[in-house]
Amino acid sequence: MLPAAILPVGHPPIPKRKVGVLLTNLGTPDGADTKSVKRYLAEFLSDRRVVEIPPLIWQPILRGIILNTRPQKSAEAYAQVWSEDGSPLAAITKAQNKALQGAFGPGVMVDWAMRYGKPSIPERLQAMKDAGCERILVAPLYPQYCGATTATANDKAFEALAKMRWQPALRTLPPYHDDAVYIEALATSIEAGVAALDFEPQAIVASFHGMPQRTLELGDPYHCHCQKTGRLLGERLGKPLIVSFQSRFGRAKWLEPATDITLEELPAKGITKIAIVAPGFSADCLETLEELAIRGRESFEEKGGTHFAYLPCLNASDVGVEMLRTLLARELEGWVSAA
Ligand SMILES: C=CC1=C(C)c2cc3[nH]c(cc4nc(cc5[nH]c(cc1n2)c(C)c5CCC(=O)O)C(CCC(=O)O)=C4C)c(C)c3C=C
Ligand SMILES: [Fe+2]
Ligand SMILES: [Fe+2]
Repeated sequence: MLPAAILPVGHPPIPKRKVGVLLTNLGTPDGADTKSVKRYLAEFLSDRRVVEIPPLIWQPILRGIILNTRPQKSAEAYAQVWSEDGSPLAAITKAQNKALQGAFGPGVMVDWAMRYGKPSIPERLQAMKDAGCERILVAPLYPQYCGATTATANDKAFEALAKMRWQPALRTLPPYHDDAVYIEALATSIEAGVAALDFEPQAIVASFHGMPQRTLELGDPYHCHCQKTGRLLGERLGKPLIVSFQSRFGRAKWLEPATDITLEELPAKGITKIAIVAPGFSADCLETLEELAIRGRESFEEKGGTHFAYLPCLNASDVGVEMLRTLLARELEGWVSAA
C-alpha cells in the first residue's frame, strides 16, 4: 500500500503492484447432502456451455425431473468419497494452491477458485485485484481443452472483468494435453503406482471424462486432445493404453468407447489384471474415486476380473506440483523475471 500521506485527499488507496495466478477447477457441492448437491447441480447444469439444449426446452427438464431425482443419488455417491477436509476436489485444489504459495517469487499471489460454487471466480479475481494484482494468469486445470470446462471457466473470468472499472490484464493457461512436462509427470506417477502393486497389470486403462459425440462433430478438440494424451503416454510408457470415456450423462450419444463397458468386456478378452488412471483430471474427485475406483472395480470383478488398481491423479503430489509450477512459470514469462 502506498502511504496515505503521499496521496491527495479522497484518493482511493493504491496497493503495491503484484501478479496473480488463479487456479480454477470445476466446483463441487458444499456438503454431501441432497440439498447442497441440488444447489450445485442447478448451477452446473444450467451452464449453456455444459448443456447445449435451448433453455426453454432444457430448464423444465432440469427443474422438473433431473433436480428432483439426481441430487439424492449423487449425494449418496459423494458421501462415499467425502473426506475430513470435505469434498476431495476442493481439498486437493486447496492443497495444490498451498503447495504453489511462493513458487513464483514474493510479488506473485497464488489463489484458487471454482467455476461452480465456492470460492467463486469473480470473488477471487476481485480479491486479487484489490490486493494489487494488475496482471492475472487464470489457470483452468484441465489438460485437455473442452468448451464445457476450459472455456466456461475463462468465460466466467472475463464476465467478472466486464464489471470492473479498472481491469487487470488477463492471460489464460492453454491446454497442456501434449506437453512433455505433463506426459512425463503422468508417466512418472504411473510407473511409481504400478511398481508399488502386488501384481503386474496386463493393461493400463486411461479413462477420460466423456462428452457428447456432437461436440466433436461441432469442432471441440477435446476428443483429439484425450486421444493424443493417451497415445503420447503409451509411447512414453512403452506400451499402448486403452483409452475410454466415462460419466455419460443424458440420452445423447457420448464419446466411445465407454469406460464401464470397456471394463466389463476386458475379462472375456483374457485381461483380468488392470490398472486404471484418469489423466484428464488434475485432482481426484467423485468421478474418479467413486465412479472408477469403486464402481469400476465392481463392474470389472463381476465379469471375472481378478486384479484391479486405481492409480490416483497427480493431485498435490511432488511430481504434480512441480509440473504445475513449470507450466505456470512458462505462462508468466515477461510478467515475472525470476519465476
Ligand atoms: C475433466 C473434464 C470434465 C468434462 C469434460 C466434463 C463434462 C461434463 N460433465 C457433465 C456432468 C457432470 N459432471 C459431474 C462431475 C464432474 N465433472 C468433472 C469434470 C468434467 N466434466 C469433475 C471434475 C466432476 C467432479 C465434481 C466433484 O464434485 O467431485 C457431475 C456431478 C456429479 C453427478 O451428479 O454425477 C455431473 C452431473 C456434463 C453434462 C458434461 C459435458 C457436457
Ligand atoms: Fe463432468
Ligand atoms: Fe478426435
